[in-house]
Amino acid sequence: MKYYAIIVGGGSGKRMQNVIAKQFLLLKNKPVLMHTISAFISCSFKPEIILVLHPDLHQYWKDLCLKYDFDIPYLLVNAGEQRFYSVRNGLMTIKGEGIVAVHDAVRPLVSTSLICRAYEVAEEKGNAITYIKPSDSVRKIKSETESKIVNRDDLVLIQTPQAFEISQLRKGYQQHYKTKFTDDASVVEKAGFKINLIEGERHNLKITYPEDLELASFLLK
Ligand SMILES: Nc1ccn([C@@H]2O[C@H](COP(=O)(O)OP(=O)(O)OP(=O)(O)O)[C@@H](O)[C@H]2O)c(=O)n1
Ligand SMILES: C[C@](O)(CO)[C@H](O)COP(=O)(O)O
Repeated sequence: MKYYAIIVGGGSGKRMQNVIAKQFLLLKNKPVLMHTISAFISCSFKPEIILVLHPDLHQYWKDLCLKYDFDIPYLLVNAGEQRFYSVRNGLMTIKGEGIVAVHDAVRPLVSTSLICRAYEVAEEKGNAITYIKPSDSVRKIKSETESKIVNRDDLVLIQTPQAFEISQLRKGYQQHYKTKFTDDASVVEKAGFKINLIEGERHNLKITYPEDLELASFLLK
């Protein structure tokens, strides 16, 4: 069986409000993206890394690799306008069958054991989508002045990695883009596949806002 990891780092990080995209910012003296790739490389499944970055930043990344002595092999692919197109571009480089995990470049604290578990479960059940339970109360906004409590026991928060049999992910990404496709599970589900949830990790945070980077540096062992 062949294993792949599509690491999507083609976003511009608007919510982070930094001139440098968040995947390249330093976390404990090393770019965020290097922590993320290293977690996959440590996994015993030895996935081939497909790294998706904006074409204007390919050289910038290669220079960072030289500067930080980062010599892990990867295939570099052009990002698209939305995350959907970035994943699709990565997927199009895979020719055969196997298991592929899709992961956000900006989730550098993912553990190697969670990555391995996602590959294992996807191989057994077709896909494995990581989640955590919400710890805050949740309300649905009805109008500008009205909101209603929602039973949080009915909800989960979805993370990456999300691992799939490659044939499932291919079927999903043959569809046209829809704005509600905010992750890969939503794409694969729309193509008719049952989604199989596995427990993720609270520390597997997605660096989105400036405070998240500070928090990540506290959490990084
Ligand atoms: N066109 C895009 C948009 C996003 N991503 C990647 O998808 C992951 C999750 O996206 P998000 O956290 O929203 O990143 P940004 O789009 O960079 O952030 P923002 O929405 O604040 O601009 C990130 O690793 C991001 O680089 C991507 O590969 N291609
Ligand atoms: C894929 C994802 O990280 C799962 O939680 C999330 O949907 C990405 O959302 P974003 O708005 O692109 O950050």
